[in-house]
Amino acid sequence: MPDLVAQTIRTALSRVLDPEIRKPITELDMVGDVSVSSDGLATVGVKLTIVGCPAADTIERDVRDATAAVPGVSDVVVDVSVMTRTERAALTEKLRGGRAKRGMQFGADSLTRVVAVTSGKGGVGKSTLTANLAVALARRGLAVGIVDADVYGFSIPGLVGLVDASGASVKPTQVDDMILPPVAHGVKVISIGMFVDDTSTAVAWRGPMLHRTIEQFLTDVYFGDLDVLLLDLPPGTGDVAISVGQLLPHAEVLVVTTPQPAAADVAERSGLVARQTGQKLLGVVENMAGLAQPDGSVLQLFGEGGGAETARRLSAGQDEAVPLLASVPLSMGLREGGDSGTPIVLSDPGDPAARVIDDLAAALMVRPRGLAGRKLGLSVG
Ligand SMILES: Nc1ncnc2c1ncn2[C@@H]1O[C@H](COP(=O)(O)OP(=O)(O)OP(=O)(O)O)[C@@H](O)[C@H]1O
Repeated sequence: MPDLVAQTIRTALSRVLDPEIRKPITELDMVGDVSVSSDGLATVGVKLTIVGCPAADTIERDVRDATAAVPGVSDVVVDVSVMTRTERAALTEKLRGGRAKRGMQFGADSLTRVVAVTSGKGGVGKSTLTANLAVALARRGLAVGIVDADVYGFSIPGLVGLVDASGASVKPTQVDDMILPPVAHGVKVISIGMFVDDTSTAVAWRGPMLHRTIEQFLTDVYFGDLDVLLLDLPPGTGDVAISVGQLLPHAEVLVVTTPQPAAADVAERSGLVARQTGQKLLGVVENMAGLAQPDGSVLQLFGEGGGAETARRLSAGQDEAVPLLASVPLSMGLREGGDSGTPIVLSDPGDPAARVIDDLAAALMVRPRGLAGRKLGLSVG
């Protein structure tokens, strides 16, 4: 009988997920011995990946709850230990799925859709849109990750609440040479801000250092099977945009701009750099568009037409037009959600800006994952 209960406990534990890796702890070989005494005392061995694992409390609680719910269990002891070096090495190898050590996760054969979000200049709301779009996609059931490669303003951790009381980014857990990205609102996030203490450090990095950092994000960070990876690029046409073009030539690009027609020039340039590196322009997103007033009028604080103008310019001479995919209105709630770390698509999905972003997420989901429509890099000899 106790054996049967122990077996049922193992089955119950297969529903407990590691909060960082987002896989069942049984699959991760984190469950050790499970025994049940004749009077129903269950002792469950749990092996954490590393000492001081930040997810330890959550895992222990979930294991306790799952075990206690099994019929025949009267009390639970969770016996927590840490994996041996060999067990950890086996785990990282398993997570890499046989992929060569330090291999690129999002190469041409990957099923993950990679969308880089770029803008001509700073402050147009690129990071705010990236964070909200990611959360909107996750809410629709997709597995989503963000790489925040914006050296000049790595604001993604703050926008999704991955900061401590002092405003510093949460640090990712490292298991040997594998980095586990912190998860916020169902999205796996990695940011330059998690590796440097202040902005000035990263801004001073030269091209090769930036390239190596982004390469490391794409190789050593365990994202698992993602449907969509969003990249928040720095504004403009600098080294990071070129590195992303080289590392992820199959990435698709969203260009964010404001309604100000004068901004179309710089927005167009950032799109052209992406195209030169072989990336496909998915479309333009206009942000900070007209704000509806209580009297029914619309306040066009930043003018009108910048998004359409950018799309028109980027379409010139192309077989396929670059569409204006969305026009996100100015929204106090969108800004406040960014300040508080709870994106507005979660906290107030009815807000007009949230609705436009969610519609954009729905439009992007038409081809969430797969190789369809992708150049396969085959050559006919
Ligand atoms: N639609 C909007 N309505 C109101 N405020 C907005 C909107 N979009 C963005 N903001 C606010 O504008 C500011 C700049 O946004 P954000 O940091 O996302 O821009 P960015 O383009 O990523 O800038 P950078 O690349 O320079 O970091 C933030 O305070 C943000 O809350």
